[in-house]
Amino acid sequence: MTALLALVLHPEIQRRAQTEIDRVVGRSRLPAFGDRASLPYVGAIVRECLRWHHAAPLSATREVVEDDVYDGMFIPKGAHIFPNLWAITHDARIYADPHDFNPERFLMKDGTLNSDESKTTFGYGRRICIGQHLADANVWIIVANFLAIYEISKAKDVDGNEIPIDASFSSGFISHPAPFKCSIRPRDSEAETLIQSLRNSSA
Ligand code: HEM
Repeated sequence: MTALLALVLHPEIQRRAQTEIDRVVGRSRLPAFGDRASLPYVGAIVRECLRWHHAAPLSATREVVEDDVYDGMFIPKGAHIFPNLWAITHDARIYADPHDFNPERFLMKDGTLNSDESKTTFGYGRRICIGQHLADANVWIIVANFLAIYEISKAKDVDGNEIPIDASFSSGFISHPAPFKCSIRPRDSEAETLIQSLRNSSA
């Protein structure tokens, strides 16, 4: 949902990713995991989605096992600590203009991916998310396949005016974008042909 929200707000990012997919994958099949290394811009979009908005912004609580002092603050044994993952990936010293959705921050000058794999979103230490690889692969394949065949844009009202999107998120332990109206259509006739052939082959 976060990826769809980011893409509808940034049509230019959609176009650039689609150009990359068309060049690497072509128009007669969907992207597969074997294409992942050759699609750095799509990879950068996925990393930026995981950075820009966390599904679990405050991670999972830890209980302090002994009295401790951190940065001048006394933390008593038994206190519950929330690791603020959201603050880490919105630190402007590390991510310039952190509230902007900008996949470029994960790319080197030559267009390849940098070493920041955006893993903070999965927590850290011994209790890091056990599903991180499954989650990362799922988000990648969904975003890559979606971009290959669909275009997402703002929905229009009965007068043909675009319906604005209020990019807000639910609060709580798990967070996701608030519902928003959008239009999802096949990109063009080639995309329609591919969708049809996929339908026929699965029938
Ligand atoms: C984008 C999707 C996901 C995000 C952002 C996410 C994030 C997190 C975070 C922040 C934690 C707490 C880590 C910590 O305490 O340091 C966590 C724990 C966990 N996650 Fe995920 N997760 C995702 C998907 C999944 C999936 C797909 C699975 C299972 C297939 C999964 C299973 C778990 C489990 C079992 C834990 C508890 C691990 C433990 O306490 O030892 N997660 N996740």
